[in-house]
Amino acid sequence: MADPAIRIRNLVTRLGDRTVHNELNLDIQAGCLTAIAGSSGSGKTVLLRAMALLLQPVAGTIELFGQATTTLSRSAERGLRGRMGVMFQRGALFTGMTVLDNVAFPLREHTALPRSAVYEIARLKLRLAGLAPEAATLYPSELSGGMTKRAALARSLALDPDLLFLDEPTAGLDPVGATAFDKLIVHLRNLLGLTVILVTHDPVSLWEIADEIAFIGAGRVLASGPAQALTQSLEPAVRCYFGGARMQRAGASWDQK
Ligand SMILES: Nc1ncnc2c1ncn2[C@@H]1O[C@H](COP(=O)(O)OP(=O)(O)OP(=O)(O)O)[C@@H](O)[C@H]1O
Repeated sequence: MADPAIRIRNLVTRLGDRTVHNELNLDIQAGCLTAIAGSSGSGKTVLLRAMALLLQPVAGTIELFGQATTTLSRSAERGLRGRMGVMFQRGALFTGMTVLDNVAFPLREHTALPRSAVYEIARLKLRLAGLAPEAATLYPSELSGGMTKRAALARSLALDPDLLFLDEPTAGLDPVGATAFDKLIVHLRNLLGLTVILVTHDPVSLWEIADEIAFIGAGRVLASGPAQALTQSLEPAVRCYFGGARMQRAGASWDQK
């Protein structure tokens, strides 16, 4: 099998006096759509932040595309950052900038492209994320929740990443909007050949779009595999999670397809 896009070994993370991950191991295959699941507070977002170089582990290694991230030179780190896009749970758009300027921002920071090219690319990313051209001149406060997610997605795609990290992308969306967003993620993964890592509680996303699920509990990966395999897990916490009514309904609907 090819080397994984992300290889995590014996990861330990700590925040305040709480050890969030303790000897966590995980491989994420290139081109896969991997969901990080687990109960609230289990450390999904913290894991995503560690993979995205936004949080320094206490111990262990994270390799991205075969590069150990704990020993990176500044230029290697900058290079890796340019290969990843991150969409935060609440969008984290700059409130004083229009949507177009938000999407253009990473291009202005990380490339020497002329202004006209920056804005042409930013408009293209808005279209890729499914936003109408009219949204470009709006400010974040003028966007609906779904539009905010799409604007944040467009910004995370600005630098043509290989790795896309999404923190609860469908949280707060109505069911129709959530399904549309799930489809968009799959479409973009297929179109752009992305490796996608998404943190989610959404049973439909877990069943319908995740190739693999890494289930986090007790500071490590308790089980990994597609949703159907996790329903058979011998880990009580995983069985309990997948045995819940909402998860079972999503599984039954997936079964009927
Ligand atoms: N900045 C911080 N300072 C201190 N503790 C933190 C910080 N961020 C997260 N934590 C703690 O780390 C643990 C894991 O948090 P994390 O946000 O990763 O959980 P999660 O699995 O994503 O939860 P949820 O599903 O509710 O979003 C929690 O106990 C949380 O309180």
